Parts: sequence; structure tokens; C-alpha cells
Amino acid sequence: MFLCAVGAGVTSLFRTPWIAAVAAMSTGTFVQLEPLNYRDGARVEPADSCGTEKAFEPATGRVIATLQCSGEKEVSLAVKNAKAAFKVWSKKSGMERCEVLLEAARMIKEQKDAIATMETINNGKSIFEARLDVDTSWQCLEYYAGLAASMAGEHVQLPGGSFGYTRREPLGVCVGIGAWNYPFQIACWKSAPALACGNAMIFKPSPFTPVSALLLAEIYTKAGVPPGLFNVVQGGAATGQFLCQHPDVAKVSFTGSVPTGVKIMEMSAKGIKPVTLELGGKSPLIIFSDCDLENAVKGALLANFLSQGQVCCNGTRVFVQQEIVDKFTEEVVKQTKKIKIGDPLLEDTRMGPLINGPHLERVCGFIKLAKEQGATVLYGGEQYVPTDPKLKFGYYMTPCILTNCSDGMTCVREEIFGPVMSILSFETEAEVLERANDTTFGLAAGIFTRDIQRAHRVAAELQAGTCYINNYNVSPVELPFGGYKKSGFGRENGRVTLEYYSQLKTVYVEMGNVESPFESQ
Ligand SMILES: NC(=O)c1ccc[n+]([C@@H]2O[C@H](COP(=O)([O-])OP(=O)(O)OC[C@H]3O[C@@H](n4cnc5c(N)ncnc54)[C@H](O)[C@@H]3O)[C@@H](O)[C@H]2O)c1
Ligand SMILES: O=CCc1c[nH]cn1
Repeated sequence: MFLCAVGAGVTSLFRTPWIAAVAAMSTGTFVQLEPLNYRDGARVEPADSCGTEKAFEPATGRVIATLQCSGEKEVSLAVKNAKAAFKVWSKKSGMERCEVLLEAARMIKEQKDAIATMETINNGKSIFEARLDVDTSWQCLEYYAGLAASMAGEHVQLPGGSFGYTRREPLGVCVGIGAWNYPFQIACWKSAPALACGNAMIFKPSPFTPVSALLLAEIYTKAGVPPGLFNVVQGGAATGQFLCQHPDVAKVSFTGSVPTGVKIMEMSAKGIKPVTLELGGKSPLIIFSDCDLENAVKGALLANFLSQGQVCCNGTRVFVQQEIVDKFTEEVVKQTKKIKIGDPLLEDTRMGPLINGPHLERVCGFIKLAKEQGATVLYGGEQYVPTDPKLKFGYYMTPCILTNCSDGMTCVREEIFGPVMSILSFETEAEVLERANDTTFGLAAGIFTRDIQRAHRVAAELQAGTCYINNYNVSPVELPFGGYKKSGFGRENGRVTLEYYSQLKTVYVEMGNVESPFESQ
């Protein structure tokens, strides 16, 4: 499927040499040559286009693909195909859908290293993390495979022997629109529950990370979904709008920024389409003085520096109780200095490049402004050039720790979406709760304490969709994930997500005669 230096030509995704060749690929070698749209069970060039976009390898700054953004015609063809596939797939039993999803999960597991390598090349996250993302991806498919057959309604007894029952039915053609920070995982988090419920899906990845959704599409086809059930269209805002506005699209599940979420909701409102919005955050991490300090420091690093800090639920406002703030800060800086930055495909790298040049500039701009507003950079926050010459034009920076922060500063109020931790001190539980909740976002929050009563009391008061107690950024597929306030609504993962990809039909059954005020005397 890909031409690459080690691949020696075009090979098939499903042959072992392809998997081995991709998994062994090194930074600076991959070029995407095959079409990036997927329709009717195969890669295709789009029928029309509304411009082009370039996708990069963030580690080197090389262009790896030039996308044709799908136009209205291509989007309509994808919807037409998805509608046809929906007719077949929605008639299958839950157990039949389960079998196909389990096979797809098995194939993802089998190709884990190759998929993770592609993700690292296109996104820049370390191969260590990309493999973890692939694990949560196949787990998601397995989880919803297991739930597919449990979709059921209820039976309700009514007077006179009449009764009613409910049926949980799929919605139809669902659209998934993804962000660039977890390209493969987001495609799985959306498609697995959608397909388990009997829907079809058209997925549009971010134009920055167009590559890995195609691997998922090929796996679904090989696993046995009908052609057209999972299609991929490429492009940016214009393509996304064609999708959201299409009259035959039944639902939109979106992961991205708040401003785009607003637009998605407006477009969906015009068609009365349900939406799931997984948006941004500025989450608090609260560290009480009675915590296990070593775990709290580990938690703070997990909350800030995974995927170069480009994680929606990151706990970037680190509130530390006054008594331990010096000790905590010293230890956090010590551990942050140890993070190995560099070629993301190397096994010991823990921080790769940011997604692209403009984003790196934006993150550095936040740090500059933080300094102007009175914050102190205790460590990092600078552009970084690794010694390997092939990485010279990559988008690297050192992880940044800010102190002397106050609640009104821009770095404390706005989502930076980069490796920037702001440390703030507090004195009392009541005070920190008020400050933690003083944000328009509400995606996640964290608490480190040994006092279990306090942990649950604080979790109950935090205005956030997910609260981590004594850990951070762990997202098992069994647990629902989603936001409060401007971080969005609807959920991904967990049993509840079946409700967001299905609708309830009530069937009334009359066992007697019709009683009517209109009957003749
Ligand atoms: N809550 C979550 O689960 C979650 C997960 C990952 C990222 N995010 C958030 O995503 C943001 C970063 O991702 P991003 O920069 O890709 O976000 P973005 O909003 O710029 O883009 C997200 C997607 O929307 C598409 N898009 C842009 N304009 C559109 C329009 N008018 N109509 C339809 N589609 C449109 C983009 O092409 C992309 O595929 C951050 O705010 C982050 O917090 C949230
Ligand atoms: O970036 C936010 C968390 C996440 C991971 N995968 C999908 N969302």
C-alpha cells in the first residue's frame, strides 16, 4: 500500500512482509503514494476536490502526502455507498456484527507495530505511546463487539393483555470527524460503537493526519464489513461542512476545538441531527499535602506531557497545597529534565515533535506571553533541535514548567495544547474547588490525596466529565469519556455510548378491540 525505502515497492497491507517492513521503517523514509480516500471497500481518488492540503512528518518537517480535499460530489458518493451498506449491516444480528468486529480487533492487534509506526510518522508521538494508542483501539473494538448482541429493548405489560415493547435501532449513516492528536484511536472510538449498533460511518480525519484511518478502513473490509460501511473522505473545513450538511447523514460525532464544535452544532441543528461533541479543555489537577508525592509527580507528568502535551484532557492547571509546593516543584522539574526528546521512532524517546510549525510557534507564543504576564519559566519552553541532522527541520520543544502563575493569566485560562504545565499553590479545599471550577471548560480533573473521604467529596464537586483519583490520563474503554460545559456533550467509550449511536422505537400491541370516541352508536 505504501512505497517506502525499506518496503521495496508496493506491497499489500495484509502480507506479513508489509507489516514487518513498516514496523521496521525509520524516520525520514516514508512517502504516501496510494489514494487516501476509501469508498465502497477500496482506496479511491476522490471524484472531485475542493483544494489540496499537505500532510507532514513532524519529526523531519518533510511532506509525506498531498491530499485532494473531497468535494461535494465525493461526499455524496460516500454517503450513497454508506446508505447501501447500512441496509445490509443493520439487518445483521448483534452476534453477527460481533464476529466481524472481533476479527477486525484481532487484525489491529496483529498489525500493532505497523499501525503504531505509521501513526508516529504522521503525528510525531513516540512509538512507545503510539503502541499504547493502538492497544486501546483494538480494545475498543473488542469491547463494543461484546456489547453488540446486548442491544435490547424492554417489554411492558399494559391493561387488558395489551403490551408494548421497545427496540433499540441504529441511526443510519453517521459521520465521524477527528482531530490530529489521536488519529487512529479517535477513528476507532467513533466507528466501533457506531458499527456495533448497526450504523454505517463516514470518517474524516484531520488533514494533518490523513494516513492511519485508511489502515482501519482496510482492516474493516478484510474483517468482513459490507463495502461502503466504513468510508474515509479527506479534507478540512469545507469537506467537513459537506458532510454535516448532507441530508442523508443521521448523526455527527466530532472531536476537535470548541470554535469548530460550535459550527458543527449549528449545521447539525439545521438538520435536527444529534451530535456528540468531544472538545477542548483546561483541566485542573489538585495535589493535596497528604498525597503520595512520588505518585503525584508521576501523575503531573502524565497529565501534561503525553503526546507532547497535545491531549484534550490534560491537567495543565496544577494546584499544589502550600505546604508541599516547593518539594513538589523541585521533584517535577527533576523528573521533567529526564524526559528524552528526539526521534519518535526510537524506543527510548518519550517526547517527539509537535504536530507542525505553526502550532509550535503558537505554543511558544503562549510561553512568551506567560513571561510577560509575570510567570517564571522554571524549566524548558524552548524550541529544540536534536543532534541527528535528519531531525533538524522537525517541530521539537522542551517541556515547560511555569511557576509564579495566577488564575487570571492567559496560560492558566486558555487551552495551549502543548507541553506547558502551570503550577499554582492553594491553601484550603474550598478555595481550590472554587478556583478549579472557574473555567468555561469541563473535560477532566484530577485529585491526589490519601484521604478517601476528601477524594470523593472533591470529585463530586468538580465540574468535569472525568475525575481521576490518584492517577491521571488513564482512559480504559469500559469507562465513558466526555465533557461538561464547553468541553462538549455526549460520551465516547463505556456502555452508555450505545445510546448515542442508536434510537429507541416503541411498539404498542393491542390485544383487544379498538375503543374510540368516534364509533357509531
Ligand atoms: N474531547 C476530546 O476527546 C478531544 C480529543 C482530541 C482533541 N480534542 C480537541 O481538539 C482540538 C485540537 O484538534 P484540531 O486542531 O484538529 O481541532 P479543529 O477543531 O481545528 O479540527 C477538528 C476537525 O474538524 C474539522 N473541521 C474544521 N473546521 C470544520 C468545519 N467548519 N466543519 C466541519 N469540520 C471542520 C478539521 O478538519 C478536523 O478534522 C483541541 O481543542 C483539543 O482539545 C478534543
Ligand atoms: O485528546 C484527548 C483524549 C482522547 C484520546 N483519544 C481520543 N480522545
